[in-house]
Amino acid sequence: MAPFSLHPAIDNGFSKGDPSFRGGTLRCLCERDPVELTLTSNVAHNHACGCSKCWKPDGALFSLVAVVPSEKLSVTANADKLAVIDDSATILRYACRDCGVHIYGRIEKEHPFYGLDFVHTDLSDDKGWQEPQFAAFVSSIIEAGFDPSGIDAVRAKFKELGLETYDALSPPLMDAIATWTGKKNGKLPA
Ligand SMILES: N[C@@H](CCC(=O)N[C@@H](CSCO)C(=O)NCC(=O)O)C(=O)O
Ligand SMILES: [Zn+2]
Ligand SMILES: [Zn+2]
Repeated sequence: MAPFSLHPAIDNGFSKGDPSFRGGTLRCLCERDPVELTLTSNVAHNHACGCSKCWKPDGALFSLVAVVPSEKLSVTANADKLAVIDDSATILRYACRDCGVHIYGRIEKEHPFYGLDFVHTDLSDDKGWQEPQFAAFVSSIIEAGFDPSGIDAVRAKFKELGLETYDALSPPLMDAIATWTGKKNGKLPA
């Protein structure tokens, strides 16, 4: 198996976040005039995501992505550099036109995760962000060209790091989505 990088922030292990951490600043990768995002809370559900849509650093197979309530997030510099990369996606990803980094993703339609924005804490120098909790959409890296014969090694590496692997989201998040859907279609009490 050729060497691979899951993500530079986790390849060599990672430390736990600080439960009392109250947010910080994220920046795109532009050396001049970076887009700056300020969060006034820690993130939740931080995870490695192998889907083809989430932003990944160069050479990484996975993104590190987490959510934060929309009202805790503001773009505090160079917002004029942002554009939505795909307006047909559920998550509208606001990317920097110059460096391509997705600074945040927002859901603007009826959806179980409405009100939560998606962010990448690896774009921050601050310490204390919640550490990754699991790996999602692992099989999806194959869609992006990863050799399927190497996927067991990818799963084994996550296990070694203490992260459970899933091919969708984690069971609690899938249950939250199903609960929302069951209430919406009247099969569960509202
Ligand atoms: N195999 C597909 C999966 C894409 C997918 O469903 N991604 C999820 C997770 S993104 C963060 O966890 C999702 O919710 N997507 C909605 C969206 O991206 O708008 C692939 O790899 O593309
Ligand atoms: Zn940029
Ligand atoms: Zn994703």
